[in-house]
Amino acid sequence: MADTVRRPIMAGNWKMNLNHLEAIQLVQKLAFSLTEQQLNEVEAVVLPPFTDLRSVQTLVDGDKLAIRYGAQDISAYASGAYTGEISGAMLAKLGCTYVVIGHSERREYHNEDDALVNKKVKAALANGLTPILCIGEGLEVREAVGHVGHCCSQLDNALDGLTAEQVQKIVIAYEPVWAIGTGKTATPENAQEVCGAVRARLVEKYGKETADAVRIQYGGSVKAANIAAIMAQPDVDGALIGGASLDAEEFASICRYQEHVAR
Ligand SMILES: O=C(CO)COP(=O)(O)O
Repeated sequence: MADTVRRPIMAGNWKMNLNHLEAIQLVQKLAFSLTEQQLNEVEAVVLPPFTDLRSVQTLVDGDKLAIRYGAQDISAYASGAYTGEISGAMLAKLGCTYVVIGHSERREYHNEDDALVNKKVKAALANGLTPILCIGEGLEVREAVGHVGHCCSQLDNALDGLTAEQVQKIVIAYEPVWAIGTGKTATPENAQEVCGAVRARLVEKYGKETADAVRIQYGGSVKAANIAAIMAQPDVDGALIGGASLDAEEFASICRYQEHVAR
């Protein structure tokens, strides 16, 4: 275990689910289910669709909730004629702390490549937002045992041109594509193998101090029943949760992972 104490981060990626009224309900339930102390120990983050962000901001600010929130994507551009895009400045103005960048669904369905992901990471940092940078291999790469190389290459490309100081602020999410929404969770050892390799790569490129500060999440079919074993891995500092984050009780239970027995 590193010398640095990294605060665990559980982030719920709602994907294209829940309208702004449902968003309010879920965040209220979440706030009700987690004590102040639990929210001190673990950073709980919700990542709703863009259209929910204003409602979430109003609720979090109004009730002074210790829940952070962010967006699922960001434009690589600052402003201008980019129909349908949402800028980093707009997200910052809505009080977002985080933004997911390079999710495999965006890479697959919106043809986002590493170069675009790199631009988006820079756009986020320029606006004071923390990127949750997603990397992960598909089934073919995994079966050919190319997963570590694939993920490290995605990481190198996404962080191209950044300083160690900037890298320190980023959260990295390892999400093997074959484990997303499939019910096939990677084993804790699978998760540790890649998260450990990512940290080793960060040590190599930016030094130990930076690498020790970076939080690395695992994502892919995470639920209350498997979170404890995943969190028991030395290089896993949290989870990026899809389906299970749509249920406030389940997500709260994931945030309370310390109360579960690893199995
Ligand atoms: O893609 C994910 C989170 O970003 C994982 O989704 P599931 O938890 O539904 O597998």
